[in-house]
Amino acid sequence: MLLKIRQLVADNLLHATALSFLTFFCLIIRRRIVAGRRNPKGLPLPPGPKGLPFVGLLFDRPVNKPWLTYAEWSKTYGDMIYFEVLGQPFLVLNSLKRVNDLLEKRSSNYSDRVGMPMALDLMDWGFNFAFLPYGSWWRRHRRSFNEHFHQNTVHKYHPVQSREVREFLARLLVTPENFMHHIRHTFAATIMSAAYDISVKLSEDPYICRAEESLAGIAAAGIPGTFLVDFIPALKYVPSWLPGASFKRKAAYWKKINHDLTEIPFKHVEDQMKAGKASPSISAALIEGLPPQNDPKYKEEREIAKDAAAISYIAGADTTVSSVQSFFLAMALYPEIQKKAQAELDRVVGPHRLPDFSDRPELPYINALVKETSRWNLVLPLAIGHMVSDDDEYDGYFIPKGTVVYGNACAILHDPTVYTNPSEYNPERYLNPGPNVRDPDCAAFGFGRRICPGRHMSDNSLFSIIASTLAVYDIKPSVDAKGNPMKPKPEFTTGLLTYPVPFKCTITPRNRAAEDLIRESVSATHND
Ligand code: HEM
Repeated sequence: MLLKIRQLVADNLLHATALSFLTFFCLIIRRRIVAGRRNPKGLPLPPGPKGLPFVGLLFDRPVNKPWLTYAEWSKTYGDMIYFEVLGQPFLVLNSLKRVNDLLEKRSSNYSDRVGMPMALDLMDWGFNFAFLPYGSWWRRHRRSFNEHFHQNTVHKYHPVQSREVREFLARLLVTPENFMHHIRHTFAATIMSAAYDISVKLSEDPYICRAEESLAGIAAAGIPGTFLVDFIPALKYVPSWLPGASFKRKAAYWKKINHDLTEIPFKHVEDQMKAGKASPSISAALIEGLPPQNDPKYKEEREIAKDAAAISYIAGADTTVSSVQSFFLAMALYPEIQKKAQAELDRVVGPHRLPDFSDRPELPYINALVKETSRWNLVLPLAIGHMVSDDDEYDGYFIPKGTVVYGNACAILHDPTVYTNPSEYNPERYLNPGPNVRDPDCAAFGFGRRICPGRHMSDNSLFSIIASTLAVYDIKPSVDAKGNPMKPKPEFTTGLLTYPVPFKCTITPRNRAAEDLIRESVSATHND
């Protein structure tokens, strides 16, 4: 009997899958016919590889560091490349001109996001407005977030940023070999403190573990198409007990994590406020701005506030961590640059204190290091795809509604005609700039209406950790058993977010006075 039931389910599943694929191919054909009707002038699509009928580039789409292949394709197709995968149109923009023309100047049409039934509908990732469709719900989230992260307000976080950097310097004294972990902890602690005034534990902290688990979920589901339900949204209605519906069970698990991630720390602040014990934090300010509980808008406004606080960790921690890890790698590889940066710090700040934000205008070399760190390894080399809301005509080409557009930040910021020897880490390119050299901010943080709203906070974090670390530490390649330096390789991972491949380096205080300064600075923070 059991066998018969199993056989029946398996047969039905086979039929359902076959039917799904058939429906899917019909949809592709229908989409083509409709797109043809919407293009009465018969304009061509932008140039690009054609791939196979129906499936397009399904089997030839670059998956390992695709931004490099897309940049390479420019030699054949130009700086704007169109292709399709299973009927989904993609457009890659490999130059600043194209990005400015479409993602900036036409941003009202180029700011949507691709539908992600798995991540958004099933896993409840909508709390992260980076993935929300362009519209009023996204706008309300972004506005609420911006109030706490715009350029003129991020100075509020200087004290917590300085404090956590001093803790970081002190941890490096004890376990310098764990620098990768210390970097990660520093940003987790900074953001949790700014967002909720919560102090996190050095390891196994429940808030951080939950956030890491949530990020693991989006790493799995964040690339649209990883799950079949992203292509066939109707699958989201299949019951989760059905064989083959494991994606529903996974989604339910992550949905719970996301609920706890946003709700638990926010509720903690609400409770602290009710007890009159809350200290200032982003959440506390957001809660104070909420309408009264009996107001019909209260529920929605509370949800937006809760999401805005949670996203600062989710969007902010990993990205800045990647940049700081790249900085340590660069220092181990470029000792001359490190020496020049330290000479500037010695001249401007001197040996008796750590650098502060007020020193920043007097530290052009350090500021150039911050810029070059953002450019050298792009944290999000293709940013996040922007989706076109309505059919468009551009430069004689037809761009269909629903096209996912990638600004290729890597192609733009590693263009050898603009940045000489682009794979070299060279901050001096900004100090004596040639006619072309551009600030990496033009592409490193995305584009148009979706540009990263956390970039000012991140810039401050980078400055603080770079300046303070170089003031008191030397970063060198580690040595082998015979004492020979083992230069790490400048290698980076692939994915939506990229990191340096784990590497080793030796981190030692520059001298006895620097060591004393680290201890004094951290004990001064504890006494504050
Ligand atoms: C090195 C650090 C960072 C880099 C390289 C970075 C880069 C980016 C990029 C490329 C995007 C996509 C933009 C687009 O779609 O065109 C983005 C979006 C976003 N970033 Fe960042 N980011 C960083 C740090 C942060 C921090 C510290 C926060 C928060 C405190 C943050 C919050 C966000 C949010 C909320 C979005 C979504 C914006 C939207 O869709 O409207 N980021 N970031």
